[in-house]
Amino acid sequence: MAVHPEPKPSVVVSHLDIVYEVFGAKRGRAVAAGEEEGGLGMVERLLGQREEKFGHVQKVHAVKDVSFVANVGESIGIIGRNGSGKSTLLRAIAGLIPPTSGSVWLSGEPSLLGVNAVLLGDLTGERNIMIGGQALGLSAKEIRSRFNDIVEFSGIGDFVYMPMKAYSSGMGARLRFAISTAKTPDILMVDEALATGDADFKARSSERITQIRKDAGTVFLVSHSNNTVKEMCTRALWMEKGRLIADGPAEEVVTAYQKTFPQKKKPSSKQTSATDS
Ligand SMILES: Nc1ncnc2c1ncn2[C@@H]1O[C@H](COP(=O)(O)OP(=O)(O)OP(=O)(O)O)[C@@H](O)[C@H]1O
Repeated sequence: MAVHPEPKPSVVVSHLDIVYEVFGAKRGRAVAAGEEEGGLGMVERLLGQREEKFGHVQKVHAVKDVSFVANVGESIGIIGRNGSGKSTLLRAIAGLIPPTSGSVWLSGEPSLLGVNAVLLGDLTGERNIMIGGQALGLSAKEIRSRFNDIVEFSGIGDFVYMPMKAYSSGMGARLRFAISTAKTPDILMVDEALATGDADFKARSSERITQIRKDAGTVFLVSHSNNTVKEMCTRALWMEKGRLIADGPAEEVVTAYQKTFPQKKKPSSKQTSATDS
């Protein structure tokens, strides 16, 4: 179902490259995103046959020549294996990391919601709601009128009056999601936060993402949960070693990803994570 007959671009990413520089690295060569240390190199190092170079600047090429256009009304899942560049791409779109080369153009204000988004651990959830709401451009009165909804949505109950450092990581992530979506953002970016909630929270989040799309927003969702991307996204970007290797309808791209990297069978007990990639 096409929400907008004429696609209206909200984000344009053009030939984007992000290279991190790590100071004081032990190795002196550039590493491709997703490249694992191991095998013979590891053995050589353990045996002391490979020179360790302390103090070098090591470059990590995390995003390589990525281009795409996102439109208003789309919810876009970013999938890929560990270290493939998903979070880096998201943070670059949010303007938190400058492009090494290429460009990112946005038509609205981004709101990045990530597990690392800054809320202040020493302050209570209540204070963080006030500060976070103001950062979104809400007035004190507007925040107060939405306060109960935010707390209810996050499901943290009376913990809202405790310092956030006393929260579990899931509670913190749920509160961040609730704050970030208290006002419909132009561009919402969600980094794995939905993996931390129970089925009820996921259902509520899914509804809210649909609502943001309908209210002419664009949603980006980084997730290791293939099902979450299939359920919540209209489109998916598949990152592999820093490159965008597939871009299309979520169902198709996730199915291709699952065929390439079949899900490993996990032990049935102690299964706590929502990851299923
Ligand atoms: N601040 C940083 N400094 C240096 N290298 C970094 C930094 N952040 C990420 N990297 C490297 O960039 C590459 C891409 O990382 P990124 O976190 O974007 O991948 P990801 O796909 O989100 O991974 P994951 O699924 O494990 O969260 C990896 O090789 C990672 O080690």
